Amino acid sequence: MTTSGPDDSFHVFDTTLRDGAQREGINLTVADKLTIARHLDDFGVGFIEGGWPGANPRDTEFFARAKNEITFKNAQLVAFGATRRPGAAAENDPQVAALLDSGAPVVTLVAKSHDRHVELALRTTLEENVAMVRDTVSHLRSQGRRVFVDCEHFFDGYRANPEYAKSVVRAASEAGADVVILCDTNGGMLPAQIQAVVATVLADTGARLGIHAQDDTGCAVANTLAAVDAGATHVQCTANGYGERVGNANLFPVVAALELKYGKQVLPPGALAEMTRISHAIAEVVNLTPSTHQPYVGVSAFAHKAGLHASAIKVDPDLYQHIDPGLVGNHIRMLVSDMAGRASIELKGKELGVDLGDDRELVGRVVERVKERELKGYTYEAADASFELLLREEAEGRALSYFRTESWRAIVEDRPDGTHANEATVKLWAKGERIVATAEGNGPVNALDRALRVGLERIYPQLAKLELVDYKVRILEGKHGTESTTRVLITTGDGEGDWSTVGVGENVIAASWQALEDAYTYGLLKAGVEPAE
Ligand SMILES: CC(=O)SCCNC(=O)CCNC(=O)[C@H](O)C(C)(C)COP(=O)(O)OP(=O)(O)OC[C@H]1O[C@@H](n2cnc3c(N)ncnc32)[C@H](O)[C@@H]1OP(=O)(O)O
Ligand SMILES: CC(=O)C(=O)O
Repeated sequence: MTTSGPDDSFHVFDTTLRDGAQREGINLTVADKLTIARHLDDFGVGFIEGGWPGANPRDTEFFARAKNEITFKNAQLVAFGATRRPGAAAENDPQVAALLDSGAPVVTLVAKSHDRHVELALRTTLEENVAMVRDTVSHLRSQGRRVFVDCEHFFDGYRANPEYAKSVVRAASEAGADVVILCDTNGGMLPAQIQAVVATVLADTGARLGIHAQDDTGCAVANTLAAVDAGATHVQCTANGYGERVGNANLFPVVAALELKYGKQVLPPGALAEMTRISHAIAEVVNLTPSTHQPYVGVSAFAHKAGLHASAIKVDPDLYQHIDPGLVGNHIRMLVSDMAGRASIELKGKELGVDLGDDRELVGRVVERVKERELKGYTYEAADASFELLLREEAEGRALSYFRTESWRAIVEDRPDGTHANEATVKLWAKGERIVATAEGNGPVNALDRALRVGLERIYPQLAKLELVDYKVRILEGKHGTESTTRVLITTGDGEGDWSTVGVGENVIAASWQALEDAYTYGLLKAGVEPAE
């Protein structure tokens, strides 16, 4: 393993704000772009490609504002644009002028390197395309800019006409481009192909090479690392793999691999431990739910479900983890389900702070109860709070009880004008008092939730902070001729955290009531209230 500092010998180049923004469903404002640029700079990437100045007013404004509003600690800002138009001088090309006007110290030029693209898309000669690359790089260099050249469709072009593809790389490098990036623009390549081509082009041209891999075969990260194996020293990636079509090489697994598997220091010290936070923060800004199964940073990246895994993890977490999750700012989670064994329950108990001692019989009882209830449709991996209540009930020998339900009723009234009125009545016992409360709601479950709250809030004022955050219903298929059942998952929050509870019943209202009872019980437990019953 080698160790080198985050210096110019290896570039982590981020193109979230340019190629990432080309993903369907992402529509960034200038303010969003500035926020993402700050996150990427905090993370410590060396280059942030901000967009294509001159192509649209938003990108032009981004460069104007970034210059004044961000003091970059680690990154240099990069403007992206095309080579000059065929038959025109680079110094007279308005889009080349816009690159200079952006004030960015670095420019990435996209250039054609596939003969077919030159003839069909650019509609010019192969010689003129090479001249376009050479002239534009020389002009930008003469204006004091550092230049990188993205050779679009390089790998397809190399397959069709390797000598021409290499002549474009040579032209760019000889004209003063610091790095020539070989792009798998259509994303169709596989790692072995990338590795072979990068090694040959490096040997034949002597140019400094980079890699830009689209993810159309699901190999963009592997292709990026294969290029590094072959000698590329500049990787272009996007946060969370956002990008045109299915996306680009994901920045996070690429830098994690470089730092943790290759032993290359490509980020400032300590930055890798911020990776999970930065990944999620950028997902928030682009308004996409973070992928739970993303390598390294997903909430499931270190979540263990199988009983056998848990039993080994109890001895040493490394037995079922490729790295310590703390290295990337993530953490281990134990999941409880019908695949759990004793070890899963013991580890989950520890995670929840419930002392199970060395009571094998108690742990065995919990395993049995979880399996039996999961068979009926409960799911505890998605309902930590319901599981904790079950665990405490077994550990303490009685259910935690703040209130007791005598009965509940929900009524939906269909009115002649087509509207519906929803009303619920709950009859409860709490601290020796019988409570009858009625409330209306925008649906029967909402009415029940309100009635429960109206009834209990006087006795437990802590409930005022609680809020229903999410509600999910799933109809579970009946097995062997039995009726289907309904499962409800409710997420509740108190402003400081969220918890999930589950209910299963013959109908959606009965299942919801169970999940609500657990939600309020857990809320009171979390608020430190002593059980009353
Ligand atoms: C692989 C990639 O992802 S590269 C990044 C692609 N990103 C984008 O396209 C987003 C921003 N793009 C835009 O806003 C617009 O496409 C613009 C402003 C760049 C150009 O818009 P327009 O001039 O209206 O033309 P259009 O979008 O149809 O692009 C085609 C033109 O670009 C030229 N072109 C295509 N590739 C290149 C290249 N590498 N170098 C120079 N010119 C090129 C074509 O020859 C064509 O020129 P023509 O109009 O003279 O026939
Ligand atoms: C430059 C670029 O985005 C590509 O070739 O895919």
